[in-house]
Amino acid sequence: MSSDYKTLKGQDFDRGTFESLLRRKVFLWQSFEPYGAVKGLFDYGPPLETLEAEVINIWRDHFIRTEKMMALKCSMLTPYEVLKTSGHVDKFADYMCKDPKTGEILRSDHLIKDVLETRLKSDKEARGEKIEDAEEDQKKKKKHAKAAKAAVKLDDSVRQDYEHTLATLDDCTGDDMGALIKKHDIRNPSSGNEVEPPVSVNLMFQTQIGATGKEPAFLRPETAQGQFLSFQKLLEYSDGQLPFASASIGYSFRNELSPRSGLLRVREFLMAEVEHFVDPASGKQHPKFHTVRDVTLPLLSRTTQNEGGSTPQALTIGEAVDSKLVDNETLGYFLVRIQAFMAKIGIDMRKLRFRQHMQNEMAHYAADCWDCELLSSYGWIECVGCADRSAYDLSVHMKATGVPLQVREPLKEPRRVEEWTAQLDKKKSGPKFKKDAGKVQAALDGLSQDVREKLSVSLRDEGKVSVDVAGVEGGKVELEKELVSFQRESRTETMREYIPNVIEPSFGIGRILYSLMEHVYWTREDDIARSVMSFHPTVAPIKVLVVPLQKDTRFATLLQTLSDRLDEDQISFRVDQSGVSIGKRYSRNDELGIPFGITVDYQSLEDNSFTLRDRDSTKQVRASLDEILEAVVRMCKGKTRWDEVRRVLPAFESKEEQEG
Ligand SMILES: Nc1ncnc2c1ncn2[C@@H]1O[C@H](COP(=O)(O)OP(=O)(O)OP(=O)(O)O)[C@@H](O)[C@H]1O
Repeated sequence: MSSDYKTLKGQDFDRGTFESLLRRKVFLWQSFEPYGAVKGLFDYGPPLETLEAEVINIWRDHFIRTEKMMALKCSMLTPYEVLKTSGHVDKFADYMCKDPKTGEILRSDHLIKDVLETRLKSDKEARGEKIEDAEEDQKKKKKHAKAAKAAVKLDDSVRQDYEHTLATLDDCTGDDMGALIKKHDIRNPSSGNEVEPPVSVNLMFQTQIGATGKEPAFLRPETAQGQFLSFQKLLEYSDGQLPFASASIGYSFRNELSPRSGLLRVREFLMAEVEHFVDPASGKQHPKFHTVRDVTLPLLSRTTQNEGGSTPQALTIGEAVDSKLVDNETLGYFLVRIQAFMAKIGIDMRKLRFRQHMQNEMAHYAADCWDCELLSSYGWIECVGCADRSAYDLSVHMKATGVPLQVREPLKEPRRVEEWTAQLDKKKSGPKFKKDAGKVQAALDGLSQDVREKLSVSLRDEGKVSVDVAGVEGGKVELEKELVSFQRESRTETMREYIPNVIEPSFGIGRILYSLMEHVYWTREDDIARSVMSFHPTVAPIKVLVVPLQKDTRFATLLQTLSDRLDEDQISFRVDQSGVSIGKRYSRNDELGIPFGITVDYQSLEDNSFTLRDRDSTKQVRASLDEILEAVVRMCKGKTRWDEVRRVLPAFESKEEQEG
């Protein structure tokens, strides 16, 4: 879709021109180009590398420093057992369909989406409605020449069915998608062939640690597992006090089935993830929730999506949590902080929404999950996932390793508890179960209080009970009265033990950077159209363009002074001394998004004053070096804005030939 996607200034967005700017100004390119390039891998050139560093700096400040989080750096190479326990080995997969004739692999949900969207577009065309991204559409048609057909009008009921399918696609299982492919006769668009039913394919890159092959491993698909396994150290570091949060910025790897849409779906990407550990008995309240209660967010609920809607509702987070639309305060607090971060780095707030996960889309253990989605020319894209993962991860790792990933805290007052115990008679069970006796006792230990109570009644009435035991023949054992006893015992407890719940905001930095670049892009329509990247001064890769009015050796000393002062203030700058007109020099650097320009002219030689130009308005002020530098430093730190600087410093009317 580029459809109704508009630039910052409301112009039609032309992805071709935008992408050519990114290439020309070496923002990014596909990795290993001389060897033919690899899909889903990208190298960042100087502007994008620095933009990423600036965005990360703001992220660190906004989350790690302000929220007093504990930053971690964990290994990327991860042993097989860790990811087996977390569920990634069995479940971290996408569905794919194979074209049996060409061997092409297609991601099932993408295939359904592409085909139905194309049909809806064709229907629009047949009904004589305007197709906004006609150019893009033509390109697609050319590429898929075999399957391309003349515009086809759809029945109203079919159109509604397609629209509903698209709105609820995220909720589909593999079988559901198989049924949809059959029902709508969905075929490979590039060959017109029928495809095989969806099969699940794991997305992790497998490798091994050491040369023996005895230690299989994966490149991590998220940073989270390392943070969970550090829990005990973090608890110690925070003096046993909850809630606390860890944070990690690092690379993750996913062997995506069909990497596409540039930086939006890649195979190696930078993530910034927070794991906020909270006592579930606290109702997951957040100590700072009152400070954000009245902040409004655009929330697209599960109910709206189920009804086929896609318009978010503007609600305060207080209203959303009170009505239980957002499950708890901590989750709500993070949604607000995510929105504030996006505003800080210059995301267009009209192109941001929070979408609640559909029931099937959420992991079975998750209590609630919201994605922060950003609108780009590719449609709404998940850029941050914010999930309540409950106690799942700590529980499974604790069970697998026996390491207590839990909190033990003294009770204010000791309490009497009554509990059912379930105990094998060691003397009699040993000879009967031999090496399996331990497994039987472990199975009894794992029974809940309710089940123990029920079994005690069955044992009394029937003289025997049947218990599921993993790892023994038949998966069950029968226990007679003389082998097992269930007793109600009372004891005094002085400590409380619990496994914390985890709220996890997980940021994909590449997706955010790409969306940001689209959001700040627009075209200045003078005599010819010139592209501008309106990066906020806080994130702009280069902050200042220094331009001498002309090539003249008399400017050399002032240029040196200016450069030294900018270096001293740690302001990145670029000097453009090329022979072209000053206006041309400004406009070609507007494409790099340099927010400010300082001009050295003949008056500077006389009174040491300089002009300061604002990229977006092209307005200028004139003032002393000290005043100009102070204004630049403050604007780059986000402490003041151009409008305020312009109010304070004297305006300077640039001569037309300077800008022309
Ligand atoms: N292949 C990818 N390329 C770039 N960023 C990604 C990719 N996969 C995930 N991310 C980023 O990591 C964040 C957290 O990952 P998460 O596991 O929640 O994504 P996901 O639900 O698997 O994404 P999707 O459904 O789009 O594949 C996402 O919000 C996104 O910003």
